[in-house]
Amino acid sequence: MNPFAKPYHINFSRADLGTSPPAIALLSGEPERSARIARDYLQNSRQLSDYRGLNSYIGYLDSTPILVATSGMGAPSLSIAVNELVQVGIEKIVRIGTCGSIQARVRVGDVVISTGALCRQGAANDIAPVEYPAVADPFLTVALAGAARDLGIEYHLGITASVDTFYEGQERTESSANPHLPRWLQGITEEYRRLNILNYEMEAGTLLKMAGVYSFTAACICGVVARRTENEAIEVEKKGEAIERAIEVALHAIRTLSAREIGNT
Ligand SMILES: O=P(O)(O)O[C@H]1O[C@H](CO)[C@@H](O)[C@H]1O
Ligand SMILES: O=c1cc[nH]c(=O)[nH]1
Repeated sequence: MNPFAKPYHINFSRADLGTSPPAIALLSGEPERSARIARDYLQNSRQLSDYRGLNSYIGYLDSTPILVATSGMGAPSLSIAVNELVQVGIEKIVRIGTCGSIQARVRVGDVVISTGALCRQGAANDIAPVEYPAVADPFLTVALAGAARDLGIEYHLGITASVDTFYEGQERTESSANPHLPRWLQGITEEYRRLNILNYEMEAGTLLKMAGVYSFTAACICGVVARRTENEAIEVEKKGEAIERAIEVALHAIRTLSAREIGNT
């Protein structure tokens, strides 16, 4: 690919990443989270672009170049951002997200590290058959779990349910404008709970399927901001801490990987 070509949505080129370009990207749904990671956790960071809220930054974790990018909410938007990140040379993606717990033992403020995802996402079906597994990279995932352990942060390793909607798809009716849930979604949270699924979010499944198809590596860590075994609410006052933990775990994990493992050799 022409190193000066700027994929339309991320709006920066491989050449914009300099002479030692990052191989790893931290990907958040929320643009403010991306800005914060770049500003508060990386050194010498600078903004690369800010088109349609898909803001991106480059910075350094010690001497490792890191890209920070935004997926937006949901799989269609994520699929665009991820496709274009791969076009500019990204080889590893760690999603740093938020989620709702569907197991009583997974509490608000904890982090969930996805080993794989139940992928109930339309966008993913354009990329691979529905049966195609959505699995996280084992090495990145073990690095995340080890980092959480090192930092003494409560973490849970297991399967995530990635769905297309925050309200109907996650069985929210009381906080939704739509009180009518299709019959096939009624009781879905309890069914997933019994299947030992840990959490709900909206991007990991498609990211992990894309990783398999495109041959990059990916993992996902989410801070828990809702406890769906109790109610539908986002615990906004605890969100900052949950996200901070997820970011700290992700950065510590990257520190434990060698330059060869990250791809910067
Ligand atoms: O906090 P982010 O990364 O956006 O992740 C979660 O939050 C959004 C819903 O509030 C969805 O994108 C969901 O996956
Ligand atoms: O409950 C939640 C919280 C964050 N993100 C989701 O998709 N669901």
